[in-house]
Amino acid sequence: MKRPLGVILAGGLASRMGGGDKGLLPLGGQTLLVRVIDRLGPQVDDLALNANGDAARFAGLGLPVLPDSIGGFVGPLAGVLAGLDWAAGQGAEQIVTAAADTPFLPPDLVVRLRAAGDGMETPLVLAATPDPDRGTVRHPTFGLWPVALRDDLRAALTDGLRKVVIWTDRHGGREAVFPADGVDPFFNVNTPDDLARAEAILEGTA
Ligand SMILES: Nc1nc2c(ncn2[C@@H]2O[C@H](COP(=O)(O)OP(=O)(O)OP(=O)(O)O)[C@@H](O)[C@H]2O)c(=O)[nH]1
Repeated sequence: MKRPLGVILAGGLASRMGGGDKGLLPLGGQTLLVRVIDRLGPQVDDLALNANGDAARFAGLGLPVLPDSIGGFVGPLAGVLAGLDWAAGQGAEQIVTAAADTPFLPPDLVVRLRAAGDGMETPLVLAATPDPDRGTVRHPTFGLWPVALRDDLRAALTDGLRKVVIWTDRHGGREAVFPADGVDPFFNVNTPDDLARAEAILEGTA
């Protein structure tokens, strides 16, 4: 089977960062988005960016920019849907998503997500990490999503569903558990303090 397509989720409001595009913030001489592209790009057959507003601000990246088709900033599922619609137009069966604000995402993201979905008719898998209290914690912006479920997702969003895990549980979604040793590969930059912490991680001083 072909590798999935990749979709980077950057469609949010970045309100904790004061607005704008978190992905365009510099970290160690590169933007967050370029770091995510460099990690996810080699794992997929083609890559697109889910973002809203004027696409021209991302022109330098050379990626298709997919706006949400369901407006009102309803959350990352709207970005997943935009990615699935794009993938359907490419004749693809699956996408893998990653958030634009996660510069340390796993280099084996796609391999592990696909392994966890082995044997499922329409593989649907979220990344997770071990958690001392809850067993595991899921990371809803990192997933393997089947194009076959896009109309179901559209209907669910139209019905008002917003929470990722409610929808994935509804379809028997699985978890791919990633090791928690070392740097958290799902560390995401939400605030200026997070950005400073990411700098410290890069410099080895965290
Ligand atoms: N397409 C799309 N993506 C979203 C939306 N809201 C959040 N996201 C994405 O989902 C991921 C996690 O988002 P959050 O941390 O909840 O939101 P954020 O915009 O990054 O930041 P805050 O506004 O500070 O919560 C990020 O990759 C966001 O770009 C949305 O309405 N549409």
